[in-house]
Amino acid sequence: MAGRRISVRGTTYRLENQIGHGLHSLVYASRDPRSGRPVAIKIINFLHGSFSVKADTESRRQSYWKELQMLLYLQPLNPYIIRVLNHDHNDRQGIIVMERGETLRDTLIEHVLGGKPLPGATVHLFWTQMVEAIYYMHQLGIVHGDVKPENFIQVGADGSALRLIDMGISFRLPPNVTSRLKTAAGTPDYVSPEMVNSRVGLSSKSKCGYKADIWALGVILFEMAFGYRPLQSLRSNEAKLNFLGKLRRDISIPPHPDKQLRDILKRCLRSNPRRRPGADEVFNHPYVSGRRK
Ligand SMILES: Nc1ncnc2c1ncn2[C@@H]1O[C@H](COP(=O)(O)OP(=O)(O)OP(=O)(O)O)[C@@H](O)[C@H]1O
Repeated sequence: MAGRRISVRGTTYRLENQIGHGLHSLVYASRDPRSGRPVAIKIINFLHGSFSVKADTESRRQSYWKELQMLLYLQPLNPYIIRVLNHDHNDRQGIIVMERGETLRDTLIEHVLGGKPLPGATVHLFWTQMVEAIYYMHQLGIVHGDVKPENFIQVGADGSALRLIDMGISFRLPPNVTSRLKTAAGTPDYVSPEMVNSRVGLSSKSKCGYKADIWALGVILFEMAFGYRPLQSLRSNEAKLNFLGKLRRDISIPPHPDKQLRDILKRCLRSNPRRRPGADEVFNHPYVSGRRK
């Protein structure tokens, strides 16, 4: 597809290289033809292979609409959500044109592979934005459900501003409800213990709620602060899920020179979700609020 031109509501974009993919989507780099601004174009294929299977096509179409609506709803309410610049659909595919940046995963790879933590000021700059992004979502009763460095995009001239992508499995909770059963998703490195513990029989459904997003934020803070993930030494996904399923005590946090960072990290990684803080408590913790401009 690279090199091809694609028309989205009257604007023609030239697809450059592929920069990502999901289960049913491909993401390409492109530029806005008027401003020259870098954009990412996510194309969700509604058709199943070379022929259309009606139910599958319908569910892909629904998830495109669900993600697009969630993104459009959140645009004016949350400054940390990726900006949608254009969108369109036809019988075969749905298209979302958004601002483009580098995923935070790419930045972390350099550090995690080298076993070196990010500088303290960078950790703080990134993590406080992630907390705000999730705080605004939770305030609106929405769980992101797949918080991980791949889903934060660094935008702006120096890449210091973060934007959250991939609302594909985000969901709304009614007032006074804190979690619901969801088909399990996400890499075990960021999955919370309660999600593993609440697996229902042989089905892949498990309990996912606000506190699962907080656990994932804790794992990212750990990763940025220490240069490795808490479960990194466990090689296989099975070993990680097994470990989380049996976790009864809180995981130990290595010493860190920033006491406030270590304190909020300990809280976010409490194995019992009831003892883990909500987004408002994290948002108001001195590590986050104390240095807010
Ligand atoms: N705005 C963007 N800027 C830069 N890269 C992006 C952008 N949006 C998506 N990507 C890249 O494309 C990948 C897939 O995008 P996204 O997570 O939205 O797709 P998905 O179909 O929901 O994926 P999954 O099946 O993993 O949930 C991302 O991990 C990222 O590498």
